[in-house]
Amino acid sequence: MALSSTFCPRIPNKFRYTPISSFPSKPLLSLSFRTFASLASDASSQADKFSGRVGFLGLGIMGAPMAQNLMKAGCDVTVWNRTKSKCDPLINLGAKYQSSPEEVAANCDVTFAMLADPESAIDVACGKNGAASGMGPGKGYVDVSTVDVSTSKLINEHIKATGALFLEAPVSGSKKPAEDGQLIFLTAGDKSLYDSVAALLDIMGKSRFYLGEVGNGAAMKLVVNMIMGSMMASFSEGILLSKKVGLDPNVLVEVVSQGAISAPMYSLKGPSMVKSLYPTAFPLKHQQKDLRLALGLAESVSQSTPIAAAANELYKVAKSYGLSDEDFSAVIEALKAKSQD
Ligand SMILES: NC(=O)C1=CN([C@@H]2O[C@H](COP(=O)(O)OP(=O)(O)OC[C@H]3O[C@@H](n4cnc5c(N)ncnc54)[C@H](OP(=O)(O)O)[C@@H]3O)[C@@H](O)[C@H]2O)C=CC1
Ligand SMILES: O=CCCC(=O)O
Repeated sequence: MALSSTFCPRIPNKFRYTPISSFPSKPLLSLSFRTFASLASDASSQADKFSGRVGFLGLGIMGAPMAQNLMKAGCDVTVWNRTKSKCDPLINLGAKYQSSPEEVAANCDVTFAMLADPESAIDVACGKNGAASGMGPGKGYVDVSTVDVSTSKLINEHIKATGALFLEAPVSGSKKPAEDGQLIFLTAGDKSLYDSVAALLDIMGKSRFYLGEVGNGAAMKLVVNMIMGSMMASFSEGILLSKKVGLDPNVLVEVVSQGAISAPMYSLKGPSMVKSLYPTAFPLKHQQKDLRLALGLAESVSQSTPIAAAANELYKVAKSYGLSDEDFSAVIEALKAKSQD
């Protein structure tokens, strides 16, 4: 089946899971999607949906809710995850399962991948029994993992060599936006695949950017997360400094939230950081990975990034304290430990 060939009807109630068997394939329809923002948190508001078979590889913090939102919207979803038990909740909701990325890709029209890092993204796409082995003309591969430019280009080459199409589409937005279908997609690659999967992106996200050639999506994502990592490190310093000089850090968080440097991240994470609580939405190890990759990107064009480099060191210290799987806001612990030296 050609990628852009089919769409399924709107489902009447977003809270009711609709068995995939009730959404048979339909003949070719022309694409007529909204061009940018979507109301994807309300699956029932979607006018058009892709009804080809959708594969999803990688069901971690982000992948699981993204795949679930596709299912809620009535898509025919096949899942795979390295640790099989993470597939079970989706299988219980009606997802199909295949035992390798290759088999998922072979059985689906478009396959999404949401993997930890460059190594896992390459392995799952290009390794033994990887997705590329199951790809071919008429299929598409959409990698939504956060990776560096060269990784994305490598995966693109492997996928394109099979005759399939490739789109990189890393996301801005964390666990809650993933659950709410409010992600921001930073896409680049085959425009025809972008057009074909636009309805799927709109189920999982609130907006999407098409940035041209492969690598631009990865680069945009790394720049955004480089800024975010530095912001969080700086915020951590502020919280600790305010405390040390006798201020109430909760008041600092409130003051920041009302001024020009206000950011949702500060209001969201600040109160728990003050309590030394770091419920994981974005694992610290992934933030450090993104800073590392962003520094590599900067070096590749001789751009000076001293703030990001300093922030990266702090996340490395936090990792060495065993905080890799905590939320990235736990970076504040590295500063606490430092100040106690
Ligand atoms: N969490 C967030 O807020 C956001 C994360 N991201 C990015 O999205 C990606 C996923 O993040 P997130 O869901 O939080 O991460 P998780 O750590 O929760 O999930 C990582 C996924 O990658 C899989 N994986 C790891 N190593 C391998 C491997 N060697 N082979 C096969 N699969 C592997 C894991 O499988 P298993 O279950 O077996 O370990 C799991 O499915 C990362 O690139 C991250 O930077 C982007 C935006 C926001
Ligand atoms: O890569 C993670 C991004 C987290 C976010 O955008 O809130």
